[in-house]
Amino acid sequence: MRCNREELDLGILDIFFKSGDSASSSAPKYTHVKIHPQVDNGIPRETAGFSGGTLKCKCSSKPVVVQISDQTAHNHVCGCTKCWKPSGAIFSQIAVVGRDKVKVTENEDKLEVVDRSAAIQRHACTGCGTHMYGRIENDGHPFFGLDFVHTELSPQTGWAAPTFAAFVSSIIESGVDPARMDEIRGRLREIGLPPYDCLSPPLMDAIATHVAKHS
Ligand SMILES: N[C@@H](CCC(=O)N[C@@H](CS)C(=O)NCC(=O)O)C(=O)O
Ligand SMILES: [Zn+2]
Ligand SMILES: [Zn+2]
Repeated sequence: MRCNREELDLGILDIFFKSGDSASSSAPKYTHVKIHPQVDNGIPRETAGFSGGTLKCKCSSKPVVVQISDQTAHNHVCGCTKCWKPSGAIFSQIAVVGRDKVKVTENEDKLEVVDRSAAIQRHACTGCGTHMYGRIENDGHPFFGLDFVHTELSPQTGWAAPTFAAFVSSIIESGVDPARMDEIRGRLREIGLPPYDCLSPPLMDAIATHVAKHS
């Protein structure tokens, strides 16, 4: 196809304006929306070869300390009402690690299970309310063998970075205005945490695989 000079110029102008448009549409739109302090100002990078650290509760005296002797996996933000959140946050941040890699090293006597009927037994500090680890005691549960931990409680850096947002619609149960859901999901996508109203597809597949094998 032959083009004259005018058509060519128009084509270039078109490309110029289109690229201008796409540049502006990729600029963050929802920076005013706060998700969790660990992800609001850029997600800290994980370190290759990182092999664990300690978690400490918020008590100024006799804090509970938990040793985690491995890198964590499946880190994510969770919008459910049951996971512990730092004050003011609408999501928690939570990851998993093998239960044999979790050891309470200080002030274990301050821990109490929040809800004994829950699948995840969340061991919380009776002094400050922080959940120090969540354990699945039912050996038939798809995630038996894994503990749930909040690595933001650690002074070390290099922990697995969050990669998705789970139970997003559940934030409404904690009092978030349903009219805010578009901007909240928009912000999650913007910071690279795809929003799901249950768990991520790989974790839902793992649960379904477990159920299929046992039925
Ligand atoms: N909509 C519910 C969802 C609760 C829920 O199912 N949470 C998930 C993610 S942490 C879970 O696996 N819960 C098991 C448990 O809490 O033991 C809520 O927000 O309370
Ligand atoms: Zn405490
Ligand atoms: Zn949760």
